[in-house]
Amino acid sequence: MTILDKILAEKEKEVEKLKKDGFEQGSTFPKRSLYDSFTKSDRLNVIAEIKRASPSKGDIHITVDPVEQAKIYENAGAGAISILTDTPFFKGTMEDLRRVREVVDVPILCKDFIIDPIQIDRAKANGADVILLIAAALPTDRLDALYHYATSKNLEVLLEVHDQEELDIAKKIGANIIGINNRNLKTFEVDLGITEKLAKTVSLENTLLISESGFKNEQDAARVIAAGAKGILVGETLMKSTSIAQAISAFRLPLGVNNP
Ligand SMILES: O=P(O)(O)OC[C@@H](O)[C@@H](O)c1c[nH]c2ccccc12
Repeated sequence: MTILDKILAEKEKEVEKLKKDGFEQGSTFPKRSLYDSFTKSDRLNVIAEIKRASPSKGDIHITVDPVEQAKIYENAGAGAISILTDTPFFKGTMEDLRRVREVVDVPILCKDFIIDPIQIDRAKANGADVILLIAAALPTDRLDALYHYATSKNLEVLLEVHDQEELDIAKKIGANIIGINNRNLKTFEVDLGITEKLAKTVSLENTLLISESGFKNEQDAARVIAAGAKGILVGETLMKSTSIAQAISAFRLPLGVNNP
């Protein structure tokens, strides 16, 4: 059993409970578009992640105040904030997301393992602008249904892929924001070469390409800009940084001529 299998088994239980207990209906939130703001930018944009812990790294920054961290990210130039809302494996909460949505103006990504529409409803009720869907976690028909459910609710979807087969599925579904995860969720191996390889087959005129995981410095950022990415998703490096402003501005390189 891989860690992804374990997480998904846990999510089945969470969804059952959610269906039984329900969730609090939040207010309606004005739309913030990740797609629009990232495609208009002439610099690499950073989705800065609040990540207390992970199955691959254990505790990363367990005492973080998500509200303060999010404000620091935004002031440092982050173009969006990602909140891990999974509790058993990443020690995040939906409350983190709700609180952060109130204190920043950039789009908020709900980072979780979504397998059921009720999780999408809950994310929206708590203020998410974008949800994550992971191709490796779902059969194609389910992925397609959840994708269209989310967009019908006026949410954007970051559709995450890790190999060519998943990327082809994402394209078929019509995803306009594709995340290439450099980390294999089954083995935890991280390789920026995954973005370089897969990006070659993405038509970048109508797709916003985000490269996810493993970013440490501006050399890493330069590599994926050359591959066509307009955004990167960064967790651990920022959670551990003692100079977040410097770290984010180092990533925000001009996109340049190779990146349309
Ligand atoms: O901490 P990193 O290596 O900067 O990675 C961030 C982000 O890409 C990673 O948290 C992530 C990417 N896809 C996911 C899916 C589920 C949970 C977590 C993730």
